[in-house]
Amino acid sequence: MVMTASYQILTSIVKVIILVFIATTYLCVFLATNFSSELDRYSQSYTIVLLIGFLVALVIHSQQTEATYRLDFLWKLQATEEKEDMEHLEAYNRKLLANILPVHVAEHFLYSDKNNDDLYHEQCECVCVMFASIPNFSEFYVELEGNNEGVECLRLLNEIIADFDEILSESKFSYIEKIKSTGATYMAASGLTKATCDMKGLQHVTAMADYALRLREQLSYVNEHSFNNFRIRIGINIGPVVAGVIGARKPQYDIWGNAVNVASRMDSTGVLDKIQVTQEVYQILNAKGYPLTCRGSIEVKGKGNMVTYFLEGYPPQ
Ligand SMILES: Nc1ncnc2c1ncn2[C@@H]1O[C@H](COP(=O)(O)OP(=O)(O)OP(=O)(O)O)[C@@H](O)[C@H]1O
Repeated sequence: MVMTASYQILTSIVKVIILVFIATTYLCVFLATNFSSELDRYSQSYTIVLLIGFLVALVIHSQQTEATYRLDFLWKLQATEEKEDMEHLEAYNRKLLANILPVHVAEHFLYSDKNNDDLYHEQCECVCVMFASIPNFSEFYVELEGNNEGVECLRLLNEIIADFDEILSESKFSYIEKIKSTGATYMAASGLTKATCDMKGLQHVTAMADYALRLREQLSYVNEHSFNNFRIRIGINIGPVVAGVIGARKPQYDIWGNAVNVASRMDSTGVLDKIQVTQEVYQILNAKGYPLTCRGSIEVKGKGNMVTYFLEGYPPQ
């Protein structure tokens, strides 16, 4: 009877049935064997009361044990569900952060000391920076009732920028990190981490050149399908930059330095449908077989005269 009561797998109703069966059998055997014996009525009654008391105690105990096990099981189930929810939330937060910040920066914030409010910054020695703008987008953008107060124009800009983002997900452009898009200007940089800064083969520079050429092709494709005449102007430069995250509530990863300013100038002083690069970029791309033409010397605000080049296409296969 004790074994039955302590056996955990059985439900209490089965236990009660078995216990009652054992007790009844025992009583029957006991009464049958002692019916004609000398044992007095008092001793018989005493044994029956003792057995019934023992039976009741075991039934109560087994019911309590079952209730505890059921509660324990529910708590475990709840804990597992809460753990799974937490894991999903953590994965979602990680994905969200990886969309806002580059992966290596997001990891820094996820795994570093949570109370560390220090400015996150790093010095990057050889970063290729690109600015690509669509200067005539402002002519296209008009707020009229017919185009939902300009929303349709923004929808098209969003599609163009999303296409540019999509191209970056190709493995050959893994060296490149999107920095931001402001209005109709798209900014990207390559070589921001040890893994993406190829100092030997300078693949982060060639990847940026290929990306700039792809953006130009993509915009012609958009023009063809949307019957528009958007024109792109691209500037590329290379040099040391400081990368960092500014802000606590809406953190923004950005890069600063003279190399960034000059890259922006390569765009702003550039020519429509052309990719203007500095002498440093020219030397690397020229050695890799890319066709480039010299634009000549141009006046660049804050930098004086600079000789610049136009990237004309892909290197011959
Ligand atoms: N992190 C950045 N993001 C976007 N643009 C940048 C960044 N860093 C520099 N620039 C742009 O590079 C350009 C050149 O910067 P620079 O500091 O040489 O000139 P500036 O006199 O401050 O700018 P401007 O003459 O355009 O008012 C500026 O237009 C600036 O907006």
